[in-house]
This record gives sequence, C-alpha cells and structure tokens, in this order.
Amino acid sequence: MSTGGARGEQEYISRLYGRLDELRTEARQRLDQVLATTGLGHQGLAERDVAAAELAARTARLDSVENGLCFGRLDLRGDERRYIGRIGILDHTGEFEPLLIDWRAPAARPFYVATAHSPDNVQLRRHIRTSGRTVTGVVDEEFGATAEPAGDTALLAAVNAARTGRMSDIVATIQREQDDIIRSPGTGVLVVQGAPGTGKTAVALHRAAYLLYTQRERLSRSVVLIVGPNPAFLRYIGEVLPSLGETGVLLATVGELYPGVRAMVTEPPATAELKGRAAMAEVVAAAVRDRQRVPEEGLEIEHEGALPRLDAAACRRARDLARETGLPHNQAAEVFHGLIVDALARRVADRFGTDVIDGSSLLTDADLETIRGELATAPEVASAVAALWPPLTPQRLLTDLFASPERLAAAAPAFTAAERALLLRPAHHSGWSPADVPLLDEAAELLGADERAARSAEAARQAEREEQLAFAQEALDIAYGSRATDFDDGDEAERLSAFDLVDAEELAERHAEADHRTPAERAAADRTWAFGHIVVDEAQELTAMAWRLLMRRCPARSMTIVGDIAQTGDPGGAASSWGRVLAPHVGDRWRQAELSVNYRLPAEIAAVAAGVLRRIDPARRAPRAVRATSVEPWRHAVPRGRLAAEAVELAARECARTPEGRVAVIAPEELLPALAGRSAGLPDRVDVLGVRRAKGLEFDVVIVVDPGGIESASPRGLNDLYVALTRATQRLGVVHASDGPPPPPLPDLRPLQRPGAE
Ligand SMILES: Nc1ncnc2c1ncn2[C@@H]1O[C@H](COP(=O)(O)OP(=O)(O)OP(=O)(O)O)[C@@H](O)[C@H]1O
Repeated sequence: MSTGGARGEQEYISRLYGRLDELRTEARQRLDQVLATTGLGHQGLAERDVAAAELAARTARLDSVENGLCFGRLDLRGDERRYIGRIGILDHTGEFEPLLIDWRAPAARPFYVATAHSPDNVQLRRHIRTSGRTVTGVVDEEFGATAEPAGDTALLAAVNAARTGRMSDIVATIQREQDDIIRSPGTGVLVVQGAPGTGKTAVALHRAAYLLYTQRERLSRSVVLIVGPNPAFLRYIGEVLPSLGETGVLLATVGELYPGVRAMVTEPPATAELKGRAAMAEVVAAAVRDRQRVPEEGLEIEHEGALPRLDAAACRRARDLARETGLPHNQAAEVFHGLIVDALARRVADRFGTDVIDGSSLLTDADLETIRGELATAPEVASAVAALWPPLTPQRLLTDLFASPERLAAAAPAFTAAERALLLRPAHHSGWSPADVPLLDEAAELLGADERAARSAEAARQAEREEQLAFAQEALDIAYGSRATDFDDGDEAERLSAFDLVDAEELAERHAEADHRTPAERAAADRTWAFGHIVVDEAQELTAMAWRLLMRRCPARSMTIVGDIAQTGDPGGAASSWGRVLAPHVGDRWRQAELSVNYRLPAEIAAVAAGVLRRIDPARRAPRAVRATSVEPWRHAVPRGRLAAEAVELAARECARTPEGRVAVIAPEELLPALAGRSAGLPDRVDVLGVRRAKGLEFDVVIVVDPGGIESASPRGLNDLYVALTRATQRLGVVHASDGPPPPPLPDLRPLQRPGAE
C-alpha cells in the first residue's frame, strides 16, 4: 500500500469533503426556508410537504455518506480521470464537471469490471482507503503491468477485517459476478442462488441501492421492501443501505407485514409448519364459506308479526347467487341481504293473494317496491341476515376457526385429527404468531373490507371534520369580535388578521393533521400497498403461505430473491427447488444467477462445510474460498453433562486469543438455557444462540456445540448443522459429546489439545 499516493490524494479528498459540507448546508437552508413558508392554500401546503420530504431525504443522504465518501480512482487512456464514491458530486464552478462519480453510474462500472484481459480503456485503478476525512493509503493496479492485482489486496483486507456485529457495505470491493447481478434489470423475478458466504445478502442490498438510483422517481414513491427471516437479522443488515445513502426502504419480516398486528407469540414448530402449507389457503377459504350459512329449518323473522317463512331452498339460492358475484365476503353480504329482502317481499306479496284467473300478484310493482323498501331497512331482517352471513374481520374469522374443533373439521377435512389438534387454541388467545400473519392476510383478501366498519369510520372522519369546522368558525368569530378593541387606533385597515385571510374551511384544513409520514412509513401501515420492488433474503425459509402474501404485495412482480436451497432448516420452508416455489406465482417467468466464490469462510472452514454439503446433496458443488488462513478448525469431546460448561470455557479462551471481533456459541435450542446460565461472565461480544437465529449472521469465531444434537433436532437438522458450520470468518471449533462419535465429516477435525497445551 502506498502512503506517498495517499498524500497525493489528500488534497482532492479534502476538496470533496468541502463540497459535501457546502451541499449539506445548502440542503438544510432550503429545508428551513421551505418549512418556514406560510400563507399557502391547501394545495400549496401539500406541495410544501412534498418538497420538505424530498429535502429531508436529501439531507439524510448527504449525512450518511460521510464515511468512505470516495474509495476509488480510474485513470483512463487519453488522460481522463474519474473519482468513484458513494454519491455523485458536481463541481459548482465552471462547467459543472463531475468531482465524484456515483458507484452506480455507468461511468463507474470499469472500476468493478475492468481486468487485465479486458481493461475497458482503464490504465490505472486505484483503491483509496480513508479514516474519517484522512487518506490512510492507496493500492494501485496498473493494467498492462505485472503487479499483484490490487483488487485482491483490497478485497482480502475487507474479508479479513474483524466483524462488528453489523454488516458493512462492500461498495469498494464489489466483484465482477456480483456486479453483474447488482446491475441486472429490475423487471421480473431474479433468483440469486449461492452457498453461505458468497455475498447474497450484500449483493441483494447493493442491488436495491442500484435500482433506487436508476429508478429513483418510481421506487422512492412505491418503496422497496426488504424481507428478512427475523428481527435480529434485519438489525444486522440495517446499516448497509443508509451507508449507501438510501434511507427510504422498508425492512420487515413477513410477521411484520400485517398492519395493526404484532406477531410476538411463539408456537411449536409443527404448528408453524402446518400453518405455512399451501393447503391452508383452501382451509381459510373454506372457513369463510362455512360462515355463509343456510338454516336447514328455513328462515323465520319476527317483524310486525311473523313474516312468511323462507324455506332452506330459497336461502340457499340467495347464498349461491351472492357467492357467484365473486365479491369478497363482506361486500357480498350486502348482495345476500338484498336477495333475502327480495325473496321476503315476494312472499309477503304472495300472502296478499294472487289473481285466481292468471295467478299474477294482486299488488302493483309500486306496492311491491314499498314492501321491499320497508323490509330493507327493518333491523330484525338485518340481524337475521347477519346471523346467516355475518360481517367478519380476519382476526374474528381465525380466532373462531382455531377455537372450534367443529369449525376446523369443516374447513380442513383433508388434515388428520392430529394436524387439526395442532391448530386448536382457546378463543381468548394471547396474540398472533408470525405464521398467523399470512393467514390473516389471506383472510383479509377473501373477506374484503367490512363495509359497515368502513362506513362508521367515514362517519367518524366526517364528524371530526365538522367539529374542526365549528372550532375554526368559533376561532374566527372570537378574532372578529375582538377586532374593534384590539385595533381602535385607526390603522386597522392596514393590518391583516385571521378573518381577512382565511375562511373557516381553510382554517380547519390547517388544523387537520397533515400526513408527514415517509412513503416507507405509509407502506408499513397499509396492507394493500403495492411495493415497487421486493428483495427477499434467506428466501429458502419462506413458507408457501408467506410467498402468497409477498406476491400480493408486488403485483408488478419486480423481485430479487436470494437464498440457498441447502440451508433450508424448516420443513415448511420453501425450497427444495426454486422452480417449485415460484411456479404458482410466475410460472417459468423468472431467471436465476449463481454466486460461486465464498468470501466469508477461509478454505479450512469451507472444507468442513463442503463435507456436510456432500451429505445433504452430493450433486451440489461447494464454492471456492477466496482465501486461506492456515488456521485448522478443531473439535473437542466432553462428557454430555459438561457440554455447556466446556463450551463457555472455550468461548472465554477464544475471546482471550481474539482481542477484537465477535464470538458465537451456536447450540441446539435445548442447551441454550444451560449456556445462558453460565455465560453471564463472558464479554458482550460473545453471542449464545440457536441455529434459527444464527441464519444469515456471521462472526469472527464460532463454537458449534453438540453437532449431533443439532442434526437430530429436526428432519432438516443436517441443513441446520451446515448453517451453524458456515458462520465463521476466522476460526471454528466444535464441542461434541464423548459418548458417541461426532457426525461426519467432523471426526476428521483436529482434536483440541487440552486448553493451554495447544
Ligand atoms: N465483494 C466483497 N467484498 C468484501 N466483502 C464481501 C464481498 N462479498 C461478500 N463479502 C462479505 O462476505 C460476507 C458474507 O456475505 P453475505 O452475508 O452477503 O453472504 P450470504 O451469501 O448472504 O451468506 P448466508 O447464506 O450465510 O446468509 C460478508 O461479510 C460480506 O460483507
């Protein structure tokens, strides 16, 4: 690494930061000006809010690119020089030349794809390292020269760096196969398959940033949704997009995608698996149909004396016709009500008798209409009809379904009794689980809005508005009343007061709560939001029901799906094949890209993982590791009762030998309480966790406890073991019970010398 070059670059980098500071100040001043603007009408206020939101987003973007603002330089043949960085910055003097080129712009691409074989007009590629605003070093790669490729030096420094517990961006070292995926067009469904550590998450996040750059107008309004497997994972990746200047995305688990429901309840894996099956879509549909009843004994209503009875056949006809409209349940309820009223009106007319000669009604059409109108508004009719076809919320439907063995038997006849028992729970349950969320969403689609609830919400809004109007009128009256006493010095004609400028309507609008939420916040609160693009990470974990929910949220089917079939630990989780998962939603209209280089695992750990992968699927090729560390993974056999104690002791030992970075102890769920009890004295940078929570995360050092226990804990335990063994960037140890051999290929590992003797 050259420090001479570093000194040479400092002046330019300082100039860039100077310009960044100016841009920030300008953006803040404009924001302050916009917010201070007054005297706008309703339309003007709305425009002001839009401008303010855009300026606030710009300010946030400029603030977030402080670290590593510029990380590269390209010298092209013909004396052109380009500096590459997190955002584009123009020189404000003269010709508005680019001072810094956004990494996503086409002009930056040679920085990522130029090679000695295909230099793309590049003479020199320079990696610039900074700490704060100071240049700490540069690494040059001259094309045509025989120097060590600097790209590798920069990449190796990045992959070897100690982990902080938060994922960092890879914008300075994106590799060619990753760049191809990041810049591939945003239309359609793109699946990125790759083994653990190949950079799927990194690529997916940079792709989101790239699409936001190329389609800013569309995507900043329609919002990019990033879906991860659990909140810990979302926290882990949460800083990547802001560091790339992108703050307007929504990160969520599937369990967080039903507004108004906090899915906090944990339930047995078998229940969650069952709720995730595609068959549940039919169960929910059947549960809705089951609530559209026909009384076998017919329908008898007390209204001004008993109304004529409607027999079951007439009720069934009304139900079938209402269903045939194809409307959601709550909207079809109105149709059903109308049909029952029609049938009743005809019966009432019949009671008055028919003409003995031709059998026609003795009542005129007008008479019939009067009877109909009267029945249509009769509360007794309404409540009798609602008992047959009740208005339902998704929560009500599922609560009733899961609380009743009879309802479950009717809605899920294809499930076994044992399976239905897994779904049973009391009506007064303590809340919703993540697996309930796609079911609630499914129900919401089939039920539609509860029209009556919507009407009463609209009535409440109207009442509130009238109240605001009255309040505004009162305020104006007071202002008007006080005018003579306030301004009796004769110059009131020159002064403007509230009643001169606004009427009550306008004042009420000003008092009305403006919607200052960002598009991402509005999207989070709206079940029917159509996202502009969805990124699904750890996609192999999603259930069939979760896929249905996500596809509904993305009618344009613009999606990036990243995952690894070999890491599916959840039998209800998708994927033994991406084709099978996607076929119901997009047929074969999807494309796949593959990542083939392992950036996380050193070759020594990758070899252990490859052994497990061979057991999962002998046909699958393990990715090539980008580096070796010469540190061999170890194993340590201990009596079963000592697993937790020894693991904690070894974690402490690993901490002592690795002064910075993260250490993880990954164990079967049933060992976690024992481990937690013993690990209180360990430093904060040690995590003790099960495989489920470790998915997608990485650590400098990993100790896998009781691999046999992880493997036997579930039908896909071997996949879980594979996940656990693929989390470490530097060192891996395995602690296993001495009463049996560790599962292959772990017996080949070097046995650990007694601590201290190594
Ligand atoms: N081009 C790159 N430059 C520097 N680091 C990289 C690069 N590509 C990937 N990495 C690093 O490799 C590690 C693994 O990346 P990532 O977590 O995206 O892999 P993954 O394929 O999603 O893994 P998993 O399947 O386990 O979730 C991360 O630390 C990431 O920053």
